[in-house]
Amino acid sequence: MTRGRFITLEGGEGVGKSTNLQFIKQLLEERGIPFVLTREPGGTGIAEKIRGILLERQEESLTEQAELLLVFAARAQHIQQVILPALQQGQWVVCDRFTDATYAYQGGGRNMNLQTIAWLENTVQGSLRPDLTFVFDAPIEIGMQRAKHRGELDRFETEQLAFFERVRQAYLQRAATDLQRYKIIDASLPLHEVQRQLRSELAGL
Ligand SMILES: Nc1ncnc2c1ncn2[C@@H]1O[C@H](COP(=O)(O)OP(=O)(O)O)[C@@H](O)[C@H]1O
Ligand SMILES: Cc1cn([C@H]2C[C@H](O)[C@@H](COP(=O)(O)OP(=O)(O)O)O2)c(=O)[nH]c1=O
Repeated sequence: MTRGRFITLEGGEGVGKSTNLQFIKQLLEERGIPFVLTREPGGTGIAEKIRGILLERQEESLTEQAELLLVFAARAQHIQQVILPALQQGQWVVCDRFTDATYAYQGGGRNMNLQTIAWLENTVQGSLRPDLTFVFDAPIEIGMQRAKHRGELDRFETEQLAFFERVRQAYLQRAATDLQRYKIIDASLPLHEVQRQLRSELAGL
């Protein structure tokens, strides 16, 4: 059996990842392709507990190193329990955020060492990398405006504007290094136009 495809959705807050994950789900159903939809941090019982620690605002501040290691701890669990088994069974895996988010948030946002991130990536993932990554890109204000209705802010959402600007630039810089794998989607466009682009990119797979 051929291995399934691994597709990830990336971008800042409120750019439309969850909305378009549902759209991709519909496309795969139309084609009769077996798939798993999942997300990071999270995707397994243990990884979702780690997500709780990462997103919760608590009195004790989470150190940057603890944050980085927790992101990869959750990922290790997710890869072994969910992603690899699904791909090996020929299912496609569509994941809301993956390691590019670590390069963007911990690397770009928090200025953590990129070589350390790369070491963790190689150690935890071996050769596993997404086949296709959509980077939803929009001015920070647009994403913030759209995400507003969601209620209380999580730990990341309380960061300053400059943090999200660094996240955005880190995503764009990474995408520019491999335009085969990364497809930058202008998320400020109307949803129907965003989805026309997604449909056309996915047809290629
Ligand atoms: N291209 C778009 N144009 C207008 N509104 C959009 C677009 N994409 C998403 N939205 C809306 O923006 C909000 C945030 O989208 P969501 O998918 O939750 O973002 P994310 O998962 O990236 O945080 C939702 O209310 C969604 O309906
Ligand atoms: C996967 C991952 C997520 N994150 C952050 C980005 C998000 O702010 C948060 C996950 O929240 P999520 O619900 O995916 O984001 P959104 O609010 O855009 O729907 O975790 C990292 O900092 N590093 C990572 O490696």
